[in-house]
Amino acid sequence: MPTSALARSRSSGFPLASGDATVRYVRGMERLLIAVQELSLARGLDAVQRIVRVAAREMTGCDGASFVLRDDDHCRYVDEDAIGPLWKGRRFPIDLCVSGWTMLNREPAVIPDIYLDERVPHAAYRPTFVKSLVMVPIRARDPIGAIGNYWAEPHQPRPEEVHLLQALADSTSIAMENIALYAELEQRVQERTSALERMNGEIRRLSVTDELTGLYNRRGFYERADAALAGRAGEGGRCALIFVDVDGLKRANDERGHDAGDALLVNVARVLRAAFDDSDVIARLGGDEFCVLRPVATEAPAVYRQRLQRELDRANYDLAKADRVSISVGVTLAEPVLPLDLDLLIARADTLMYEEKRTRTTTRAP
Ligand SMILES: Nc1nc2c(ncn2[C@@H]2O[C@H](COP(=O)(O)OP(=O)(O)OP(=O)(O)O)[C@@H](O)[C@H]2O)c(=O)[nH]1
Repeated sequence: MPTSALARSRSSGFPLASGDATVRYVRGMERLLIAVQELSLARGLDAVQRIVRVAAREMTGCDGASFVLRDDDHCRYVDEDAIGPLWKGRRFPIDLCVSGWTMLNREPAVIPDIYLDERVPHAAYRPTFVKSLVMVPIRARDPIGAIGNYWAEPHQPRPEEVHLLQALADSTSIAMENIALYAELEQRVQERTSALERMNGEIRRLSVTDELTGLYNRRGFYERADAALAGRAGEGGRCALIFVDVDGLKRANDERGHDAGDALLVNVARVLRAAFDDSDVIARLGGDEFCVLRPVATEAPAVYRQRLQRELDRANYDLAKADRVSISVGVTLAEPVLPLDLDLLIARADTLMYEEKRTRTTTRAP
C-alpha cells in the first residue's frame, strides 16, 4: 500500500505525518479496541475508571492520563495514571480548570505549552510534571466528564492522538450510560422482587389466617402447632389442647342476623387472646369451633377453664345481655412426643367439650 494511502486515516480523515506516526496510530487503535471491549463488559464506574486511566495513557504513549467527572459546577479528578502525582481526589470549579473548559465548550482542548495558555490554572500545574496536554469531553452533547493526556516534555499533540482520545471518551460515555441503565434495571428488578416478596408474604399470611377473627385458621393451626411442638422437642413436660365451641351461634344468626353472629365470634377470639399467651397457638378451626395449643402446659385443665371464665366474665360485663358470649370447653393434656397426632388431641378435647355442653344443657333443661 502506498505511503500516501496509509498516511490518511479512512476513519478520521486527517493526514498522518510520517511512517512512525502511522505505526503509533495503528498501535493506538489496537489499544483502543481492547479498551472498547473491556468497557463493554464493565459493570461499575470503578471498572470504567480503571480501564480508562490505563488505556488513555497507553494509547498515545503519553506520560500521564486523568479521568475527570463533572460534579455539578465542579470537576472531580477521580482517577489518574501518570509518572508523577496529578490531582486525583481533588475538585476544581468548572470555570477554573481545563477539564471544565472542555466540558463547557464540548470540544477538545489541545495545549502544546500549558504556560502560554490562559485556560490552564498555572498554580495547579506548577507542582506537576505537565508541560503539554490534551483534554477531551466525555459525551458530546452534555458532557459528564473528561479524559486528559499529559506530557512531561513540550509536545505538539497530533490530530490522531486527539482523535484516539476522543474515541476512547465516546466509548467511555456509552459504557457509563450502560452502567446507569444496568443499575436502573437492577433497581427495578430489586423493587419488583421486594414487591413480590411482600405479596407472597401477604398471600402466605392470608392462607393461614381466619379473616373474621384474625386468629390462625385450620391450616395455620396445624402449621404453627407442629412448629411449636418441634421447638420444644425433648424438653419433657406436657402440652395442652383446649377446644372451644361457641354456644348459641345459630340462634344469634337466626334471631339477630349474621353480623351479630360474626360479632359473637370476634368476641370469643378476644376472650381467647386475653386468656392465653402469645406463645400459645390460637385458631378458629371453622364455624363456631376454636382451638388453642399450649406447647408448655404446667397448669391443670381447671386452671384454663378458670382463666377462660374470668375473661368471658370481663367481656360480657361490657356487652348487652343479648350479645353476651357463652362457650363450651374441653381440655386435654398430652406428652409432646413427635410426631404428635393433633387430630387425635382435637378429637379428645372435642369429646370432653361435647360432654360439658351436654351436661350443661341437661342441667339447664326443665
Ligand atoms: N355469623 C356467622 N355464623 C357462622 C359462621 N360460620 C358458621 N356459622 C353458623 O354457625 C352456626 C353453628 O351452628 P351449630 O353448630 O348448631 O352451633 P350453635 O348454634 O352454636 O349450637 P351449639 O354449638 O349446640 O351451642 C351455623 O348456623 C352456621 O351457619 C360465621 O362465620 N359467621
